[in-house]
Amino acid sequence: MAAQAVLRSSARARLLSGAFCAQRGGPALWQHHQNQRAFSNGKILVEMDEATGVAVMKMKSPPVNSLNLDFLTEFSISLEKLEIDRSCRGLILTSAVSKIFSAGLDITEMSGKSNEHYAAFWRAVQEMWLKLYGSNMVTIAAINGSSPAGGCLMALCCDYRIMADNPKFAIGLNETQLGIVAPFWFKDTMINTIGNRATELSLQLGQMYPAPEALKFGLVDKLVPEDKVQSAAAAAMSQWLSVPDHARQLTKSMMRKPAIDRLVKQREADINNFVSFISKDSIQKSLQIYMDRLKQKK
Ligand SMILES: CCCCCCCCCCC/C=C/C(=O)SCCNC(=O)CCNC(=O)[C@H](O)C(C)(C)COP(=O)(O)OP(=O)(O)OC[C@H]1O[C@@H](n2cnc3c(N)ncnc32)[C@H](O)[C@@H]1OP(=O)(O)O
Repeated sequence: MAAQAVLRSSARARLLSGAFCAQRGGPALWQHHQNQRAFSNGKILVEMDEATGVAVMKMKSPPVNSLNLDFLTEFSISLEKLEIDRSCRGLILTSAVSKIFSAGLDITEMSGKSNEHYAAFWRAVQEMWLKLYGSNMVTIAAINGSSPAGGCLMALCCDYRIMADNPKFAIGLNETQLGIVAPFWFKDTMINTIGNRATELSLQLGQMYPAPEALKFGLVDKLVPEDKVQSAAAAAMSQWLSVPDHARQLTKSMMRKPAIDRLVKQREADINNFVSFISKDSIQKSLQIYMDRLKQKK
């Protein structure tokens, strides 16, 4: 895909240079065990079944898998590593943290930091989206917990979503509830999944949907009991992998390329927009109030 080609160069350069790995105390090499291969960079664990060509990526950044700069960098590098591995055809994205898929973007990365930091953070968010939404692999989200905002975006980037059937787990793009705004490419991703009107309702209200409602709304494709999420994802994966790769990949590209191209074309402008928006005093105040509320609810 066009976007993949643009993106691959920077992440691959970092991957091959080992800069990221050295920073983490050593290269994230595959460990082999029978038909399984695995690597971990710290916040992400990847297990690959060589017999099926399916990798399971587990987010393991407690307490809530929030997407900070380190996490996003590890995520994109891990994804790139799988993308360039011709034996890997499918990816199941899930969480190793109990009851949480991902709490979305780390709010502390968007509060009280320099403009340079905001820009680097937003570039990493964009990169995660470009890589996951544009992946050539079959991607299935095994949503085993709550998944607000950026966590919901990650799930929406996948080709298919299976969620634990627990009304305590909720998913949605709740940005307006924080006093912030989902950018156009978050919105496009949701429109491509549930349509324009449902997206407008959902985004304006900053709605979080408990699992049963998320299914009705089309935000997820299937609900299964909590202990069946991984096996259901594996079963769905084998169905998806029965389709010839080239035909499925071209179809995926046809559906997603307009949205991807749109961000690729205005990447720098989007970063500048983010920085000027997030650094406003009024927005910083809203985020502070939201964080205080989160801490007070305990
Ligand atoms: C003109 C247009 C221009 C547009 C330009 C762009 C504008 C900006 C776009 C930004 C897009 C933002 C996307 C996002 O993803 S924002 C993040 C949204 N996330 C949330 O709202 C989630 C909040 N968290 C929760 O609801 C709950 O924590 C959760 C359900 C996930 C888990 O609940 P639980 O009870 O299990 O855990 P706690 O609430 O006690 O949380 C544990 C600790 O984790 C901290 N926490 C939680 N979420 C976050 C987060 N997202 N970032 C940072 N920290 C988080 C929480 O405070 C607790 O910390 P302490 O233990 O220290 O108290």
